[in-house]
Amino acid sequence: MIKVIIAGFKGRMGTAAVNMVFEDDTLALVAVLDPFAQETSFKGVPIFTDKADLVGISADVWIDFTQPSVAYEHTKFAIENGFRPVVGTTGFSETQIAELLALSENKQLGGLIAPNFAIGAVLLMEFAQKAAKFFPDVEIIELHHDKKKDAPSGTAIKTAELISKVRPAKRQGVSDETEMISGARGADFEGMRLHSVRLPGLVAHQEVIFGANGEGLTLRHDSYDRISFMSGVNLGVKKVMTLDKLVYGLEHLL
Ligand SMILES: NC(=O)C1=CN([C@@H]2O[C@H](COP(=O)(O)OP(=O)(O)OC[C@H]3O[C@@H](n4cnc5c(N)ncnc54)[C@H](O)[C@@H]3O)[C@@H](O)[C@H]2O)C=CC1
Ligand SMILES: O=C(O)C1=N[C@H](C(=O)O)C[C@H](O)C1
Repeated sequence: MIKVIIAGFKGRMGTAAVNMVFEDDTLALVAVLDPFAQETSFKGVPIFTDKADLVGISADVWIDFTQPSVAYEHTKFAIENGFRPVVGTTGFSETQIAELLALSENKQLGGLIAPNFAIGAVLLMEFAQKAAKFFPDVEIIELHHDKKKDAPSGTAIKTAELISKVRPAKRQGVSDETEMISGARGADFEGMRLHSVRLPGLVAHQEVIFGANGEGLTLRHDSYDRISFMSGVNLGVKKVMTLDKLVYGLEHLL
């Protein structure tokens, strides 16, 4: 039995993760964390409002779907206390990921930070990296629900990082381009442009648009429901038990 803590259990993703854990007989939910919780227990599971009170609890895995401002501190805390992190929360810098990887290696503890747990999104990123070898002109458009706190999305950043491994830095558009309204051309990642759309009704969607002489290629992934992320989270929880360091991206476990 794998004993699991869920941080952010009352949120949109936390709620889906709780259901996923309850539906799997090989997983046991032993604690949940949310600083804003008023109750002391949830479906028979103790609720914690301060992560410090989780020190010493017998648990194997720390699932985190909280918010970007605490993602790094939570992951560090989990590793330091022997809980294998399975983190979907976005907002890590490259430096933070490198630090957490080193810490996990030092502790010889498995873990996963995955900007997107949907298999289709992982495939989209892989296909985008492959296409970028042939189509260096590319723009990324991510579209999300209007409660999302961070922009661009973790998935868009990871996609740009993967593309930049095969695409030399290149500024797109004309050199004397002028933004008539600031931000019109989106965020700049090594000359690639990332655009963020926020609308009610959306869940999580991304297009990667490539252009070349006389042709175009558009890759698109849609998460219509948060259930789309749960098979990836379930896989992550089981695989981190066999790892001795943190990995960044679900693709490393597929
Ligand atoms: N990797 C992936 O596949 C996915 C990642 N996400 C990411 O997961 C994160 C959460 O997304 P949602 O569930 O939509 O947000 P949400 O706002 O619905 O839920 C976040 C929850 O975390 C709680 N929280 C805030 N600070 C906390 C703390 N210090 N300790 C414990 N709980 C805390 C909040 O009270 C809230 O209930 C975001 O960063 C989002 O980008 C979302 C969907 C998929
Ligand atoms: O906030 C969300 O909803 C999502 N966040 C992740 C991201 O920032 O990429 C994953 C997915 O896009 C949903």
